Amino acid sequence: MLDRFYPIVDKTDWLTDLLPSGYRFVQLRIKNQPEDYVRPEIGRAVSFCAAHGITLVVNDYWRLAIDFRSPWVHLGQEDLVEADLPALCRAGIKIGISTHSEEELETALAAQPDYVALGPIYPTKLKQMPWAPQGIGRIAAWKRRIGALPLVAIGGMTLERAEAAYAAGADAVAVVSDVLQAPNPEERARDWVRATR
Ligand SMILES: Cc1ncc(COP(=O)(O)OP(=O)(O)O)c(N)n1
Ligand SMILES: Cc1nc(C(=O)O)sc1CCOP(=O)(O)O
Ligand SMILES: [Mg+2]
Repeated sequence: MLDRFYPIVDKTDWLTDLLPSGYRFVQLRIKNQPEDYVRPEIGRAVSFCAAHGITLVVNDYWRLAIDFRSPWVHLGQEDLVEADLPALCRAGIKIGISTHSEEELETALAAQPDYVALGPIYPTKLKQMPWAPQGIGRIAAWKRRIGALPLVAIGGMTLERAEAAYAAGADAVAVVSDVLQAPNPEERARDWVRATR
């Protein structure tokens, strides 16, 4: 179900805008919005993705993911502290977990996730983070540690940088700015789909 191209969007409307590109796996990552805004966005995203055969990952909002039956959630290390993993498991929801250090990787693996994300591979302008860029070499080290568990590379990724990430062992490349900030986001997403499928 995890696709090699893993776009991340900040509004449900992007799901429609990018649809002609043929993307198959997507994360809805809404930050700094009241629950009154987030709840209907997640509801619409779940319905839209189900209707179009797209696999949705809901970032952070694991309770809403359960309420709306999203197939996946993505949790950071802070999210993991308060998330009810048994409840997510009972709901049949798959889990992706962020990692930025070996210690975080061990914490993530203890939670038995369905993928592990490593970042930031390159500098990113999207959010401030205390970690230096990991570099492509770290992808290979993570893959050696996690084996068959899918690995997602994130942070400053572009289509031009993706090939090296896959070659180093990434199963998927997650991307925000390279698609959403492109002059034509749908065309850029289509380029990713063509290059990765
Ligand atoms: C695929 C993927 N990898 C990492 C993240 C970051 O999650 P987190 O550390 O919880 O930070 P926020 O995205 O919540 O700001 C992600 N969302 N997706
Ligand atoms: C949301 C996020 N998490 C990261 C991590 O390293 O955990 S990097 C990142 C930002 C990804 O955006 P862009 O593709 O624009 O760099
Ligand atoms: Mg989070």
